[in-house]
Amino acid sequence: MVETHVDKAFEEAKDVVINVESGENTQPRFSLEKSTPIGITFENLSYKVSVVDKQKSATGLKSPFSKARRTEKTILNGVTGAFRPGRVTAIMGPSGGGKTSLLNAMSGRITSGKVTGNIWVNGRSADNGALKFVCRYISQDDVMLPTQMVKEQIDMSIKLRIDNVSDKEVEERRMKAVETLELERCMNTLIGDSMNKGISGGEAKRTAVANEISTDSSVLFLDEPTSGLDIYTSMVVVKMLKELCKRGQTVVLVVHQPSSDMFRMFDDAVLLSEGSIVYFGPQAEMVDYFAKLNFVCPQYTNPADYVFTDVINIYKTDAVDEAMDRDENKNQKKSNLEFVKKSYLESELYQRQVSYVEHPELTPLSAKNLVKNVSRFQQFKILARRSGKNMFRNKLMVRVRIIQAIVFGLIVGILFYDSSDNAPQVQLQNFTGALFFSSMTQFIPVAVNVLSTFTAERQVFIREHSNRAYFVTPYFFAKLLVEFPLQVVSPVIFATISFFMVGYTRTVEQFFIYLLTCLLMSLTGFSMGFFISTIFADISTALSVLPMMIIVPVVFGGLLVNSNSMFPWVAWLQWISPIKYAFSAFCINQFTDYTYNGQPIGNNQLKNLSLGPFGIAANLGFLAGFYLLFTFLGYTGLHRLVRRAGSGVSLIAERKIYKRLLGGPDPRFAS
Ligand SMILES: Nc1ncnc2c1ncn2[C@@H]1O[C@H](COP(=O)(O)OP(=O)(O)OP(=O)(O)O)[C@@H](O)[C@H]1O
Repeated sequence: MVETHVDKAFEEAKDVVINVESGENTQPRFSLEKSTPIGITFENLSYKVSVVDKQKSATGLKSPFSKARRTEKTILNGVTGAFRPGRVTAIMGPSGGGKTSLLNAMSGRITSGKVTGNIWVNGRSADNGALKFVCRYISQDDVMLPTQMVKEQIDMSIKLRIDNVSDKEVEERRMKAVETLELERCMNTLIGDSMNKGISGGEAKRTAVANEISTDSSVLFLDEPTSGLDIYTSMVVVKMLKELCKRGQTVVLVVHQPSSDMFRMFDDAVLLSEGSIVYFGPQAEMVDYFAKLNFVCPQYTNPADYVFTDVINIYKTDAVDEAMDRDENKNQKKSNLEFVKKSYLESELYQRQVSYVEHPELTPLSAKNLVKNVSRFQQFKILARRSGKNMFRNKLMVRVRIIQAIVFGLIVGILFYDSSDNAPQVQLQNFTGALFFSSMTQFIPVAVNVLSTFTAERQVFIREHSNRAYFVTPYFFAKLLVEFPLQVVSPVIFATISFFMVGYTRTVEQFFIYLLTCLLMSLTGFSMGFFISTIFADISTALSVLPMMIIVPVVFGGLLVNSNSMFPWVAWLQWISPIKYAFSAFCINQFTDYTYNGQPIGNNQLKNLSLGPFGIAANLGFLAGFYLLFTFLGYTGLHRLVRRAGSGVSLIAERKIYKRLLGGPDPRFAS
């Protein structure tokens, strides 16, 4: 039955020629290579989360120390059905009904709670998120890198998916997607964000769709692709989805309040309310189905509106007593819902869904049907290029870093100007102060900078990674590589200005040791900031934790408290302070054998500071160790981020999923 539908649709599609610019029908918008029909079936799918119990104590007050009682909330209540190939299925229902949760639970994007039930792709088990290896997902809030142009965003998406794709093919694919979604006018516009306005919200939504349709995929999940779009553009998007279906693709979208024209374009409709299905079947049968349940949709009324306002929700406009009316509506709504839920489970429509589940599409899957990636090296190259562009376009951030280096260099230079020209005690005080201040300026501002920039980019990384656009390792190394020059340039500027203005002992060797210490300190600050930004969910939490992570290194940095006077049980903290190692290296570099009028005042100062047993090389070695440690922690932090977002899959698990999907059908359907 499915095959017949797909075949018919494919034949029709071959004749579809669409007006591109000239108004003449010249070219189909998408290649009409027929895709393998992919049917997704699910049985008894439930999703439950644990939430804080809202019930208060008898007094209505709650002690801040009492442990919150938790209760289980059912978000999806054992739903069963089939998303069939060559059809557009629209999931509709009231807000909070579980539409997004259904897509997320199916595609393994659930980050908390428990999903139970079975999911199959062409009869092959696709539980535990395996479906994301087959389907593309366009989420409600698709965030993109604001410094990219629409054109670059789509091109990148194509290059990350298709191996050895030629420039010509990239252009052809991009143009098809751009024309279909009518994005021509903003192709060269930056995506932008709230600070730098770029494309409009609707254009951003269409760009997100263009990203995913510019490469072939067998299954497309879209969460509210038409929200925020005007009626015309919404129709353009749905028409494009219909067109994709004609190649045999499976399209599932969540949609709010479709117009009657749009509603008629869907093949199947799923109506979800309070986590239960109240209708799942052909769109064309919905009005008759509800009419049989005595919910007769008046003529000239949009069926979707009718179901929303008169079946699932009850609105009376002729209210006399508002409060009474509200209670009455609530009770009526509850009893309606119970009635339609029960009726659906007893209906022939439900039996049809059960039958699709029992007799699924069984066409074998091939590697072509799985979401593909180019090699990791290729991903690294593409991402490094993008990060480079992003950095140069983010001029403010580059300028801030350079200006910061100049300003801090000048502050140190002016405050401690030509300190060697003073009395010995003043010299020692000034040099020590300048060196400690330098250790901090090369650490704290860098950590704060990276924290604020990466926290903004993090959402983009999570989205792209969960769409399986690339892996963590190429992203991480691309970022590291592109950021490195700036991490080198700013300490060089700072060191050059401050070293000569303060008037430290000016041998070439001492200058380079000073420079190297600044450099390692800046790199450590960068890697620590990056690590912290991978731990916390939002910038405000990260920024409130940062001072704590900074105060300890500052206090134990070697100047404020003499390590010999500390309790032994706190003294160890000095060895986890990167500032201490930088300050020690700086001081040893400056004070060893430093004399004034033949007096070895430098060595005495070193003795008084009690900086510990390590020489310059060892201190720099520890700093390099911190850099490597925080870099490694940042890398694992990225892995943790994607695991928490539900998109991280180990290589072993990935292989198992491939094997399962490309193997034979589940024994349950084998006969
Ligand atoms: N992790 C979670 N913890 C607690 N509640 C959750 C969680 N995920 C979803 N919910 C709740 O489940 C219900 C369904 O959410 P979902 O986002 O699926 O609804 P929806 O139908 O897509 O709504 P909308 O149309 O407003 O986007 C909501 O009441 C939501 O608050």
